[in-house]
Amino acid sequence: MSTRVLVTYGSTNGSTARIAETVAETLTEAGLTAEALPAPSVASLDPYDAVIVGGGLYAGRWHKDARRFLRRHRHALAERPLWLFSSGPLDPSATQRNIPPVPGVRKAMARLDAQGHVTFGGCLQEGAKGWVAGMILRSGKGGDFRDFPAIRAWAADRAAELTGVAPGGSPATL
Ligand SMILES: Cc1cc2nc3c(=O)[nH]c(=O)nc-3n(C[C@H](O)[C@H](O)[C@H](O)COP(=O)(O)O)c2cc1C
Repeated sequence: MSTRVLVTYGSTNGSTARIAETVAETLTEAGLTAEALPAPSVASLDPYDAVIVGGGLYAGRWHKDARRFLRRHRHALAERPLWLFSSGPLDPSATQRNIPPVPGVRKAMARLDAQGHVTFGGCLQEGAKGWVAGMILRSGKGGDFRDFPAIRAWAADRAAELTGVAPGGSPATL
């Protein structure tokens, strides 16, 4: 049976959700069984062998749904391969360099012995919730900075780690 991966997320305006769906699609293409679900809707990790958790960044913290997910499922998470991703920067910085996790996420990674973390660019567009979002948009700092080829490449690397097969299908040489 193929490895079952949960890709779950905390997202206010849907852009982190779309990243999670892209990750799940890429894992599925690589032969894994993967689904993307909003973090509050996940009752149990029993059906999954590995977990990827993503959170939008808000004022230097992970989205509260992603933080709560890590707390609620900490025991089950500690027993499974776990990767985290953040989505936030509203500029090309995440494509140009590695952006480390915010302090809360860094601490959670240590507690849960997570395998790794990546920061992807964020997205803020017309219709986003909240007055701060409106202010950012009015000041001309919105836009879509998600790099989908980079997101797919990161997910393909996770698939390779989980299956022991290098991206592209050739057996990993270890
Ligand atoms: C009120 C507000 C605060 C934000 N704070 C941060 C931040 O601290 N760091 C960051 O990189 N991006 C920040 N962003 C950008 C968001 O992380 C980005 O829009 C992200 O894609 C949102 O994800 P979501 O659409 O899944 O909610 C902020 C956006 C808003 C509206």
